[in-house]
Amino acid sequence: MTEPTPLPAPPLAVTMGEPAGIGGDITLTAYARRSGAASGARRLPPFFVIDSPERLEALAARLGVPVAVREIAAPEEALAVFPDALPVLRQDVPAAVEPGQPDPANGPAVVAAIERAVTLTTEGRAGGVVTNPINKAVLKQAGFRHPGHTEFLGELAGGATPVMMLACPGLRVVPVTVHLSLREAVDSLRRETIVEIGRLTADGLRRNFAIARPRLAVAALNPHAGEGGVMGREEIDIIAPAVADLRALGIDAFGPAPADTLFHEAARTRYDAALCMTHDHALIPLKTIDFAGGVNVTLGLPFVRTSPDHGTAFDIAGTGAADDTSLCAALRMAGEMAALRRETPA
Ligand SMILES: NC(=O)C1=CN([C@@H]2O[C@H](COP(=O)(O)OP(=O)(O)OC[C@H]3O[C@@H](n4cnc5c(N)ncnc54)[C@H](O)[C@@H]3O)[C@@H](O)[C@H]2O)C=CC1
Ligand SMILES: NCC(=O)COP(=O)(O)O
Repeated sequence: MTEPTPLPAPPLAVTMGEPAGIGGDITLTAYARRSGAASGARRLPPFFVIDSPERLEALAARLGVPVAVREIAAPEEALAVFPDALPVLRQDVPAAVEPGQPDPANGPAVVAAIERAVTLTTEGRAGGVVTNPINKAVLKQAGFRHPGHTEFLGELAGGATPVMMLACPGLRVVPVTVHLSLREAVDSLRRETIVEIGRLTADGLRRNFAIARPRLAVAALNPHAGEGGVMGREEIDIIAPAVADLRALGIDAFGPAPADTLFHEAARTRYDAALCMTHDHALIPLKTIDFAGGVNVTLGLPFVRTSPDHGTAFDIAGTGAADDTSLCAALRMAGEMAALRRETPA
């Protein structure tokens, strides 16, 4: 008896992001090098974008990117269209889009694209969600009440605790506190939060990256890990107890490790992910080492979500200067994560 032919993997759902930002630019140029042949890179997994077909066509003409855009009525059409044209599931934007000049009137369309991508992925009609950057200040003006995608996706997933992780070859970082002022981040630091984020990070590394026994470095908050309490007590009162809790859960964690010596080349070989207490402690090393190739991935969700590591870059939107390397890395990582989840369901 012959084996049944496996069904092809569903296409990834890419959101429009803030339409005045570089999301459209990098989606078009990434699609143009989907085969990987011209750039020498690996090919991209098939995807469709939730956006306005007319605005993407106009943007392709403005940028001089030779990409055909084709509207699809359902994600199931994307695999057949993808070799010849960029498949676009229609999401109209009510206000005219001028690169670099955001209009909060388009906020509801930006949010709807994210919601639709999540719904399609949850239904199994898309393989994962790949988000283009949103502008948090513009969306706030439009009434969006979440600090970013990460928190919104947690809510769309029914109240899951979402964990932001940024990854590039050779480094993964997780900020324990995310979209808060530095003062609020320090004030909000809790032993239980570090333990929960550490536990979800270890789970996420097993499930999405096939790391059987993840090693976690837990970075200090203060200079010299507080120098025995002389430069702050958070290490003694909060972080060291959290590391002990993680170890008691069977997780291979060490720390609090002085943050300034945690990211040089040799140090990076000692862990699979570094938990950092604030956003910039985590993201500065990663974006310094590999801004172009970094990927933002959300762990702790029942579906796959990745994103480029950068923002809306209004200063270069519509100019052709935007580098799509991070989006391409996000697409490849989402494809690999989705494949792993299909092979070994939770
Ligand atoms: N996943 C998301 O939705 C993210 C959204 N953002 C949002 O983006 C907005 C702008 O944030 P910024 O801090 O200014 O960061 P940004 O990443 O948009 O820009 C910082 C600098 O990097 C450059 N840059 C960014 N991406 C680039 C690319 N692909 N190619 C070439 N140059 C690039 C920009 O031109 C700018 O000079 C904010 O509203 C922020 O919240 C930021 C990061 C991630
Ligand atoms: N700096 C990372 C960032 O802002 C990403 O936010 P999110 O929209 O992916 O939650």
